[in-house]
Amino acid sequence: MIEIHQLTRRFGDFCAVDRLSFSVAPGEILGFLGPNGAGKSTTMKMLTGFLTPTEGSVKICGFDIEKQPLEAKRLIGYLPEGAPSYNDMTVLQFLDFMADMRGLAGEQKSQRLKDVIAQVQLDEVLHKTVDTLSKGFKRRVGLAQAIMHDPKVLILDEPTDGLDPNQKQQVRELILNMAKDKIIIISTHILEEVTAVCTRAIIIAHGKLLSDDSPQDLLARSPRHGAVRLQMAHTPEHVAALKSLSSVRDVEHLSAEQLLVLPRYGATLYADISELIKKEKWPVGEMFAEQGRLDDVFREITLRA
Ligand SMILES: Nc1ncnc2c1ncn2[C@@H]1O[C@H](COP(=O)(O)OP(=O)(O)OP(=O)(O)O)[C@@H](O)[C@H]1O
Repeated sequence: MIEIHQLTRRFGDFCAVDRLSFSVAPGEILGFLGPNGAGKSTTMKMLTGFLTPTEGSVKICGFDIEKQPLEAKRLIGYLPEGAPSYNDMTVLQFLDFMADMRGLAGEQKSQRLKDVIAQVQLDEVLHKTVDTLSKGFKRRVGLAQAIMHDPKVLILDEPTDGLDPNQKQQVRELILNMAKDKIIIISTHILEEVTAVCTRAIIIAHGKLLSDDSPQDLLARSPRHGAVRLQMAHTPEHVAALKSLSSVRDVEHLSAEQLLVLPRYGATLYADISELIKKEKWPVGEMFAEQGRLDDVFREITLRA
C-alpha cells in the first residue's frame, strides 16, 4: 500500500503540490494526470524521496519515505522524467552498475540482467554509450533500471514519452504483465495511456486533486458517452423523428451523411433508435455507439479548476 497524506510542496510562495491525499493498493495501475505544470513530477519526486515535502507524509508499504528512506526506497523502482544519467557508460555497463546498486550478485544478477534486457528489448544497443541513444532507447534504458530489482512499487514519470507507436505498445504490455501484485503509478498527460493500461485515474491541476475515478467512470462523464452515430443521408424529418424519442437529448448534424444522437442523462439510446429505423425503414449504412472521449472529460475537469 502507498499512503499519501496531505502532501504539499511549496517553492517560495508558489504552491506546486497542495495537500494531496490518496492511497494506492497492490494490483492497481494508477494514472496520475494533469496539464503541464500541474505538479505531477513534483509529486513523483516526493513519493520516491528525491524531494522533501514542505508538509505531509508518504508511506511505502508502511515505511515513511522521510523517516525510513532506505527501507522505503528498496521497494521502489523509479523512472524519472527525461533520461538516465551516466551518459558515458554503455547500456550494459549502466545496467550492470544499477544491478550492483540494487544488491544483486552472482547467478541471480546475470539472470536478472538477461531477463530485463529481453523484456525491455535492449539487445541491439547494449554496447552503445547512453549519450548516443535515441530518445526512445534512453526511456527504455530508464525503464530497465527501474524494474531491475523487481520492485513492489513502480513509479513511472511519462514512461512512453518519446517512444514510437510500436514501442509504446510494447511498454504498455510490459507494464500490464508486471502489474499483478505490484503498485504502479504512471504520470502522464497522454490520455490514451489511461484507457490502455490504468485501472484508476487521478486528475490534478494547480497541485490539487480534482478527480479520482476508474477510466470507465471518467468516460461515462463524457457528454458523448452513449451517443449513437448514424451513417445516413438525412432530411429535417429524420432529425425531428429522432428528437421526438424520449431518450434523446439532442441531435447533431455532423455532415450530410452523418448524425450524432445524444442521450438524455442515464438513458440508453441504441434500442430506441434501432426500433425507429426498423419501423420507418430508414436507409442507414452504419450505426455506432460512442464510448465518449477522455479528452473532453479531462478538459472539462481541468479548465473548471
Ligand atoms: N525546483 C523548482 N523551483 C521552482 N518551481 C518549480 C520547481 N520545480 C517545479 N516547479 C514548478 O512547479 C510546478 C509544477 O511542476 P511539475 O514539473 O511538477 O509539473 P508537471 O505536472 O510534471 O508538468 P509537465 O507535464 O509539464 O511535466 C510548475 O509550475 C513548475 O514550474
